[in-house]
Amino acid sequence: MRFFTKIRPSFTLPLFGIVLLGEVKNKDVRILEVLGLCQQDPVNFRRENCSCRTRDMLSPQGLLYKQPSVLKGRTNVVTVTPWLAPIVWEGTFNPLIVDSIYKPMHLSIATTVFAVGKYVRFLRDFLETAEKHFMVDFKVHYYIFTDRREDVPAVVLAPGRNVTIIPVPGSNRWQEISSRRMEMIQTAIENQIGKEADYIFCLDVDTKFHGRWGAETLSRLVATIHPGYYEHTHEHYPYERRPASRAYIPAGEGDYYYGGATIAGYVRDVHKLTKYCREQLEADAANSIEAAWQEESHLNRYLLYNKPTKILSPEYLWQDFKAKNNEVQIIRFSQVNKNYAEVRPNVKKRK
Ligand SMILES: CC(=O)N[C@H]1[C@@H](OP(=O)(O)OP(=O)(O)OC[C@H]2O[C@@H](n3ccc(=O)[nH]c3=O)[C@H](O)[C@@H]2O)O[C@H](CO)[C@H](O)[C@@H]1O
Ligand SMILES: [Mn+2]
Repeated sequence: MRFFTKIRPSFTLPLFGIVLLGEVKNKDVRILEVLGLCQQDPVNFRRENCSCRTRDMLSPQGLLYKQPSVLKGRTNVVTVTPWLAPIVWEGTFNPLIVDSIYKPMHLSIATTVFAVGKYVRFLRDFLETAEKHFMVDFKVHYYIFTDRREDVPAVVLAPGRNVTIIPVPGSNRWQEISSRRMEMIQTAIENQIGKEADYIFCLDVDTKFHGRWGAETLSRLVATIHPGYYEHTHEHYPYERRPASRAYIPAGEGDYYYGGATIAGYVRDVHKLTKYCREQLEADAANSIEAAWQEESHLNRYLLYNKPTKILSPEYLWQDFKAKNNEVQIIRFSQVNKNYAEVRPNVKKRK
């Protein structure tokens, strides 16, 4: 059955019959490929069967915890999307149960973070606070993409956690640095991460963790609601509105506005997403157009038509300048206040 998972979803139905009749042999897959009926995935993902393994939600016998209620729960926020994906808020999950299910899986978690140019200054706080709060007790491999290797701080990591530095070129446009993350993450997945990790998180570096960010955030395709727009309706979202851009979203359509600062999921699904965004960014560039919020605009279009399987509430993506409110009971991860003119290569200082 191994090859079943390597076949494009659109072709799984006709193949299902064959699979039921017996195991698809290597030769059969090649014949189907020649016939144009299926295509082997170009990336050699480390754990083809990760999705099968993680679907077994095994909970240990004898674990005692507060009984979940059918009637009482969060009432001042929505905790599920209309396509039945959970929206993760404090009070919607029990960390004890979540940890007891996911920790024994020995998952390997890749985490990408870009620190190009002056943004290298944010790395120390990012890493030090991640070690306190982010996927604690999990195997985490940080991939730091930077053009300033010598300025990467030495931070003590917990056992089982490590860092790889990936050299990348600098740029004199912050928009380009932010957007090119898509291409670089896609390539890193193909070269290395795909063989090493089960899940991947792609995070902004100008951030700090303040509270638990754990296995409750694991799912096939995970997006985070942008803290600036969660109280607004979609006509006020900063979607790309010019039909000339590949990121175009017509008026009247929309779910949530997702932040570009946190994308996560199975390595395979994040690979698909980054490849899509990279291709759309390149198509726009060829037409001399740049979407309103660069890769974030393409991400929002992708997620409108490829619904995420789990959504993180703004607890998982806050901004330090915003006051805490009733809905957000805990801030877990927040963008620090930054002096744009000081850290971005192409923002003029005010006179
Ligand atoms: C909260 C949130 O969702 N933030 C998004 C938002 O603005 P932000 O203001 O958060 O963008 P930003 O300046 O933090 O840039 C995004 C990321 O690119 C990297 N970087 C950027 C500039 C630079 O000179 N060096 C460098 O390393 C760094 O990892 C940074 O965290 O819109 C951007 C659109 O392009 C991205 O989608 C950001 O993720
Ligand atoms: Mn940022």
